[in-house]
Amino acid sequence: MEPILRLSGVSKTYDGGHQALKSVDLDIRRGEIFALLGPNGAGKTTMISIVCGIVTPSGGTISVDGHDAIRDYRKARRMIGLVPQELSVDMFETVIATARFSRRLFGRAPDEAYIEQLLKDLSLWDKRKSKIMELSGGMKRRVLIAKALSHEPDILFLDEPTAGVDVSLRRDMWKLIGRLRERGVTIILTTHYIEEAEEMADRVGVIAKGELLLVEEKTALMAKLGKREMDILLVEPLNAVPDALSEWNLSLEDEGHRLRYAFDATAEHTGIPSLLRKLGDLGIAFKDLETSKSSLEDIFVDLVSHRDEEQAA
Ligand SMILES: Nc1ncnc2c1ncn2[C@@H]1O[C@H](COP(=O)(O)OP(=O)(O)OP(=O)(O)O)[C@@H](O)[C@H]1O
Repeated sequence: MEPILRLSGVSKTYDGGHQALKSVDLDIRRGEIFALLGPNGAGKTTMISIVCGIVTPSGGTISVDGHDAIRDYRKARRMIGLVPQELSVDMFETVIATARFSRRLFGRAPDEAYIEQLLKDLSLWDKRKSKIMELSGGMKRRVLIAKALSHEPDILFLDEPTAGVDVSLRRDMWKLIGRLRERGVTIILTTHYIEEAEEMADRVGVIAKGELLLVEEKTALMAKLGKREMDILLVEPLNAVPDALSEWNLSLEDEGHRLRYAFDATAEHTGIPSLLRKLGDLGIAFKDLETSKSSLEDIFVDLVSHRDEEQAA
């Protein structure tokens, strides 16, 4: 199936010379939930803003269901709903007027039944006549979602949907996103939280310093995340892994000084205690143990330390 959204070689250098995106290629599948994960300043918002026509790319092309996002801006934009990080509503307007107005902006005929259902789905119906400035922060977030969905988009972008919201709103958001997906809406969300990606996404992309480092099925990613290695530093080197240890996934490293055990950290039984007991039974002495993280975790650690550096600067 044709991807609903295709980015080819998309780059962005802001005035002043900062390169926020470096030739990003990405296909988004119809109907999927895609989580874009990355630290502050990675380029997530820039990428979304380019697709939504808010920021002009320095290079590359974006195709929204076959419509070029620049040449065919109106058609492309009409297919997209955007829930931005920052509040972007008229504070003096009422909830229902905001939703109606936004629908008209995209050239859709009025549909009161749709707007009513939308506000009910977002638990905003009782507040429909309230001015936005009178609402709590969580309610304002819901209004942003109502606004983004008012013109029945096929693709919904959520930029950090749950940053700074309480647990119950976060759960509600996740449920709502699940329902939208059941209706066939393609969802792309950005997040700092790996748990959020884990909970919701079909696929995950990791972005750092303007580069898309990887794109993977969530299940494959989680399997990788669960993989760990433990090195057992032996007192005396071994020539080969003893047959008596064949039930563990072991290899010898460092000229026989290290026995490396690869295991699944998410499994109920890692096999570590029994392995260590068995080594004792066989009289194989060890002086230390070292565990190492999988490569994806390394990427995350890298990302986070980069963010820390930025924050420290
Ligand atoms: N209008 C702009 N002019 C100049 N530089 C900008 C502009 N907007 C963003 N940047 C820079 O581009 C980089 C990417 O920013 P962007 O907002 O896309 O990151 P992000 O991944 O969305 O981060 P966050 O999680 O903090 O929202 C940052 O270094 C930022 O300072």
